[in-house]
Amino acid sequence: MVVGQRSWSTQTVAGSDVVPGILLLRYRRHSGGEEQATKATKATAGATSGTSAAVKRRRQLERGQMTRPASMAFEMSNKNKELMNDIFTNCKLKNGFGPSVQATAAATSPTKRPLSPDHPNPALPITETPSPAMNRMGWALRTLLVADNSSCLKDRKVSGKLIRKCAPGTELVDWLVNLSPIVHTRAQAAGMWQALLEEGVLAHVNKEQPFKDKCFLYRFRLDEEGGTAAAGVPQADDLGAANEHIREALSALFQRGPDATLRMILRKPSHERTSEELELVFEELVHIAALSHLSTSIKRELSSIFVFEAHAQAGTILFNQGDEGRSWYILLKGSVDVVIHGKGTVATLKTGDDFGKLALINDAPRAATIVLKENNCHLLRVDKEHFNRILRDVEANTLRLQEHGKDVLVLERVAKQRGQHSAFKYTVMSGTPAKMLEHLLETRLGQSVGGLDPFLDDFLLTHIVFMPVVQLVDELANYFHCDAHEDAQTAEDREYIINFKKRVIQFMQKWVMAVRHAAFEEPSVCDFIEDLAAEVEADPDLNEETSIVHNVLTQMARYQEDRNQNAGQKWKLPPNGQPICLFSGNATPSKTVIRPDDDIIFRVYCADHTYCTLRFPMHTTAELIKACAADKLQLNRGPEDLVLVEVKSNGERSVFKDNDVSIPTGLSLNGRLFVSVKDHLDALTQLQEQECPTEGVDIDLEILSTKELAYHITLFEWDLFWAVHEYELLYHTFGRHHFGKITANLDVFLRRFNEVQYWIVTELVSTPSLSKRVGLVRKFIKLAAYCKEYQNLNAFFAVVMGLSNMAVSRLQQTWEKIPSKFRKIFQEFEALIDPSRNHRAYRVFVGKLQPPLIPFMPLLLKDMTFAHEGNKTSLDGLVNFEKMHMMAQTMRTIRFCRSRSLGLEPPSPKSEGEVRTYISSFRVIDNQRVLTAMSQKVEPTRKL
Ligand SMILES: Nc1ncnc2c1ncn2[C@@H]1O[C@@H]2COP(=O)(O)O[C@H]2[C@H]1O
Repeated sequence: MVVGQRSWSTQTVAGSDVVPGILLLRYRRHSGGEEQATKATKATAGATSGTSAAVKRRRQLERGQMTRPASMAFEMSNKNKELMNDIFTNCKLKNGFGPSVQATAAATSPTKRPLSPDHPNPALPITETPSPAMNRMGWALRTLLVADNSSCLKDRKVSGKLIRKCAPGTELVDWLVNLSPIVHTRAQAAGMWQALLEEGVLAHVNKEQPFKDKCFLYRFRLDEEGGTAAAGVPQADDLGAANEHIREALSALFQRGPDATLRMILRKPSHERTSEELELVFEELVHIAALSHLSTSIKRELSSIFVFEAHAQAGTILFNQGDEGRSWYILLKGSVDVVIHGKGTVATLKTGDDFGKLALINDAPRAATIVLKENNCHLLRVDKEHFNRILRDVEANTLRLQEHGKDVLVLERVAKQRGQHSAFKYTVMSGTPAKMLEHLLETRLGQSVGGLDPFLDDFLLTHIVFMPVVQLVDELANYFHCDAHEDAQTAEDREYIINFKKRVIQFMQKWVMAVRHAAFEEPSVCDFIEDLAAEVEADPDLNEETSIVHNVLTQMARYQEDRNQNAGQKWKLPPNGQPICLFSGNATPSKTVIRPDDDIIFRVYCADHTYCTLRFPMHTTAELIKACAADKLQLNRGPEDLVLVEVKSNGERSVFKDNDVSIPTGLSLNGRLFVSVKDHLDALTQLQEQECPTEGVDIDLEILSTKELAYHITLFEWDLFWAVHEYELLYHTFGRHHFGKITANLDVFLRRFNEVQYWIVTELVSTPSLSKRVGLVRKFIKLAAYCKEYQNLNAFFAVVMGLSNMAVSRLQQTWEKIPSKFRKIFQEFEALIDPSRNHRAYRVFVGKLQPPLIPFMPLLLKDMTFAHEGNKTSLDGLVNFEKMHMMAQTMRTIRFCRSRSLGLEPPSPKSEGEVRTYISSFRVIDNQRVLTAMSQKVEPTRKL
């Protein structure tokens, strides 16, 4: 047997040792690999002979040399059995019985259509040899016919050639109707003769016609040239035995007639099927479960294009994994094994099951090899062109793939993007991590034209939720070394293996493309890439892949270089609420990413407001910080009695879990970190300084150009946004403890949003002069307009939300003095940030923008939380991939926003230096109570 054969012909595995033959390709990752690999190697010889046997069989089939019967389970409904009678009666009336010339012409013309799976010839048998029952029945009928003095079985001359013991169909029908009272109609008798014909007991003299109640000539196989039992008149004993057998077994033949006729119709080309025949097929399709979801009109269309296929031998391979998909199948009788490289048989499909539509709908290679498990399997087949025309877009919504009786992959029909030749395809809804990876490698790589396959992209962005990096790399390594246990490989095996290796390399390339440097953070990934590169170098068959691997290696080297250069960066969380900054004093982060092993310096207070200063890597857990702080502050309590807690400027407390990471960056603007005895949590009070403005540059805002402010705010925030990795959204959503990975860059970006928002409020409520406040409100509305123009929607939201803050919106005297033109603009801005209908106004607006842009990050986080909390991660033991898809969509938004670099036209510089310093650290009060009190102070509530 040849694994990975790319031809349409069916192959047979020699003997019953089917599975080892299929398991020729075995992957290291599966247990017992070595033992299996040995078996596989042993099976190779048998498999090869199986192929030649299959080829031989196919040639025989094509030459029409194969004969003989098998049993049939495509039981026809009673209603159809009656219908069948009518059809034959009608046919007879319409066609009449032609002159014997008709028989002569037909008998002498050459065979028109050879037998092949594409064109099964209804005049030929469907079994290699007749079943013993049909053989005996044939013998009995022939014995009686030969003994009959007025027998229709005669030697006849057709076109000068003598044909021994043949009879016209009409006379055979007459004889059978007269023979037994159970045969009432000519149609029944014709069906019985067809049942004998399809097992090769009877044949048309030229093997051109199925059995017809017409003048075509038929004869028994025993009388064909070379037949041995043809001679002589039957003895009395034989006659007795034949009569006895007929009495006992004729009703069995009678039962088979209608099904044989139906199969005969299904083996005819569409255009030869009469409307009565199509009606008959349609009536049968109604009983097939795999078609139950289809409409009547589609079933009618299918009646004319279904093709019947019969396969005599168990072990025949219908198609191979990796082959191009050409047909869809329904199993009418028998069973097939679904075999996957490296896994062996993963499922057995039975009568009524269907298979093979996955490759057709997704235009992907076959996901599994299909091997007949039994002799004499019967299938209905729909070829790709018809499938695409009739079924592709109306296929069942859900497709479930099982392995060992359990669902492993659930696919659902979804609309494709416009412009593609069909409107639908199957997409993954849920699956086991390993099966989803296999599905990706087998069917989604190696053929993609253009961009990233959406399923692959979703997988790459979210796999850390269900398949940790270490496990993914392990699986990839096993796939890449799938030939590790192979001794003997045929050219086709080798081709398959090489293609598979190429797909692993492509996967690696797309992985790096999708998640960039995050792919290199795990040392096992770097080791794997280095191994891969070495193997690709050494394998001439992978020559074309070297450039891809070099590219990945270059990116990895760049990442490592950058990491080494910036190793041991130190960050500082200033005690006075200023933004987190590099300890070097460089206030502008300028595209500096915060890394897990960077240090951060911060304070931890205790209940009496004494504090210690700590320096820890970003990824340090709350537990360790708690223990160290307790030690430094001499709390003398065990870790189980203590908690690490944030006290916000309004006194609110929020306790960290022991395994939370990114603690200092996760604090709110004016929040402080405390270590406290658990039972004394309620006694914690905020520091007085938390209610005061944070330290910032004191400058008269009026003198700064608004456009310049907006410009530098945008540049500053672009750098912060740039440093946020898509993964941080996942880490944030699942909680600081879930992955043990830091969210520091996202934390800093979110702090900035709050900083801008509270800066607006703080500035306004701390400006006592009404005219100055009016000037400031106008300036901030203009600032929002510039931020919007620069597509910095994060700052736009922050400014507008600041202006809408209760402490600002209540400044009636101020707002009254704002020109109506400004008020109108502000109303429009408020409408844009209106959260109703899930922020519809903003979503519509942002949907029309082109990158680069800075999105309103809190909304993206809300979407992530919504997807997370509204959907389980695991459904019936399978990964809920729909949830992963929802999350990946949001993560992709970030990628889209940054897909072009920021190239804003700088405004004419007026006070660039001052603006840059000013915007990097605002003076902020984030306590709403304090802000409202200040607002009251500058504009006391008017008494009515
Ligand atoms: N666990 C399975 N994995 C892959 N294919 C399967 C599985 N179970 C059934 N199949 C069927 O096997 C078919 C192989 O060809 P297709 O990929 O076209 O469609 C596949 C499915 O219809």
